[in-house]
Amino acid sequence: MSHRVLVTDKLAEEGLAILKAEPGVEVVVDTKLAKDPAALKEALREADGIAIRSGTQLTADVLEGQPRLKAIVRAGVGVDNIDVPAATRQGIVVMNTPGGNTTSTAEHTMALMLSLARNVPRANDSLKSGKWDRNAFTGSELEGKTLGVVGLGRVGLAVARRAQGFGMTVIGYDPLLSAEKAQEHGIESLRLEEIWPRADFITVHTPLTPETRDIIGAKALAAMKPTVRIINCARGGLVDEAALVEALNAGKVAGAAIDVFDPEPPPGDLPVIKHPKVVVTPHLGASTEEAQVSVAVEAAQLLCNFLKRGQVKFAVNMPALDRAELQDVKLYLDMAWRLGMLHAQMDRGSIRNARLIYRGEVAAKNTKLITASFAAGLMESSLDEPVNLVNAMSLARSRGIEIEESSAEAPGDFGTMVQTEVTTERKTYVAAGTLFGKQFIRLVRLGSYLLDAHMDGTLLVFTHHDRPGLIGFIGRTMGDHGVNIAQMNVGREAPGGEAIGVVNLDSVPPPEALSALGENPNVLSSSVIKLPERGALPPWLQL
Ligand SMILES: NC(=O)c1ccc[n+]([C@@H]2O[C@H](COP(=O)([O-])OP(=O)(O)OC[C@H]3O[C@@H](n4cnc5c(N)ncnc54)[C@H](O)[C@@H]3O)[C@@H](O)[C@H]2O)c1
Ligand SMILES: O=C(O)[C@H](O)COP(=O)(O)O
Repeated sequence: MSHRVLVTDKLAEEGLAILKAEPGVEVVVDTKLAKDPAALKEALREADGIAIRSGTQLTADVLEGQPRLKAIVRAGVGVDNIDVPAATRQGIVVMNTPGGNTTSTAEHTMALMLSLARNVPRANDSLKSGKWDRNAFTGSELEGKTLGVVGLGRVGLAVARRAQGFGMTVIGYDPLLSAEKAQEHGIESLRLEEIWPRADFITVHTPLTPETRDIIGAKALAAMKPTVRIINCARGGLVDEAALVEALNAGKVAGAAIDVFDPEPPPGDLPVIKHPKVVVTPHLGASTEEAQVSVAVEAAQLLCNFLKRGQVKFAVNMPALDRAELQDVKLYLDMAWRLGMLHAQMDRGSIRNARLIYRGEVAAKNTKLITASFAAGLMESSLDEPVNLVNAMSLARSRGIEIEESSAEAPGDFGTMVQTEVTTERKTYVAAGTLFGKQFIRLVRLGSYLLDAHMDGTLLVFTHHDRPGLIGFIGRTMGDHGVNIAQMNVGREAPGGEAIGVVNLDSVPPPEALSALGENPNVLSSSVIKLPERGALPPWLQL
């Protein structure tokens, strides 16, 4: 089967070459689509994957109704040009290449910091315009100054290291970096309000989120030293540009350097771009030969590995999954999917929540994926849209179904077991599966009864009073209606008490057969559950 991959932003040739060399992958490069959402939407209908940078906007509208699209790869870090929740809802995996442009971006940040400190762009313009003015551009050294870093992730820490090399004192803030860890990097961790008055230079390296938008706004600017220089090489919108221009004009900020804008491209007459104390570049943080080769190669490999080999790495909307791991959990994914489908067909009210308990060997595996597979099985028959490992959990959440999991590595009754409990408005249903001989999936518990039933094809599940001749009656009734029994399993708590039977049938019994069962006072309930045949896998496991 051929996989079509669209490339709609400029990607280094080295990455395109990997895509073109992959057997069974057809590459369509069309950068004009980045500027034409309607044409992009149309082209995506025929694509299995897309590779982009920051120039292509994958909005909810563009991603809506794209049954063929399976993967989006961002050759770079920021995924703010992709509506990730919309992609997740559609079951599309979104991956990025997080480390490939860190060095380039950190170096560009240093370039901007030095340009600001030494007035390089203005001095350059002056000299090129024929002047020889050595007095107008007296700068400031970095050594001995304090740099405030907001966001101490990959780029923030890389900038901190370089600044320390210049003899700067680095202070910073990141909600995900403890003061102890920051200390290990030689950084004093402080609250933002403590950073503003102490820093001579401030650089931001966070994603743009509702919390970080305008993180450097009028209030923060008012608390800074009048000699402060501000750098934004992360995302447009982190610095309130109107407030910045005001502070520059009022002499409350010495200068700023900005690489990123919101939106991009910005209007050419934007006051912050025109301002003489502001150094600007058109989103060049990642624009080096090295970074572009690195992110393009990585993006191409991510796409090929996903489309051809089912490998998931650096996904922002699902857990990582490599080929070996997939093989390792494939049977569990299959089992959990079947358990989900089984619950979906129980005679029940609407689902409130579900719980998975992993015991023994399975507890050491990637249980998040197994839980997602269960969620897919639980919901797929009720939903029109395709359900897969990417969107199953978010679809469940969006319908108010909480699915939680717990693990215990110590084995219980079985060396490995996945127990599933689904609570509806009526009661909690329990079903558990195990692997027999490491390759056969078995249903080993239904409610409080232990059994050993196959989990494929047509199942007749009946509860009954444990009486002599009852099993013969079931067999006869099925036979009278031309239904052959492949396997039969009975679980009971005590002889003569209530019991459960699971019968694997070769065909679906007609309604009259079930009515006939119901006429026997010792049969308490009966239902037919349809599961896929043995070895039939969901589309997302057919790799
Ligand atoms: N200009 C460019 O071309 C360019 C290139 C690469 C990355 N970027 C951008 O730079 C930013 C950082 O990239 P990265 O690779 O270091 O990402 P990263 O995920 O490694 O680091 C981001 C850090 O920001 C922190 N953070 C989040 N909210 C915060 C808050 N309210 N206050 C302080 N810190 C907060 C996170 O905890 C995280 O550690 C991203 O926005 C990315 O898109 C821009
Ligand atoms: O988030 C990123 O990786 C950077 O902003 C780089 O964006 P670009 O790939 O469009 O240069």
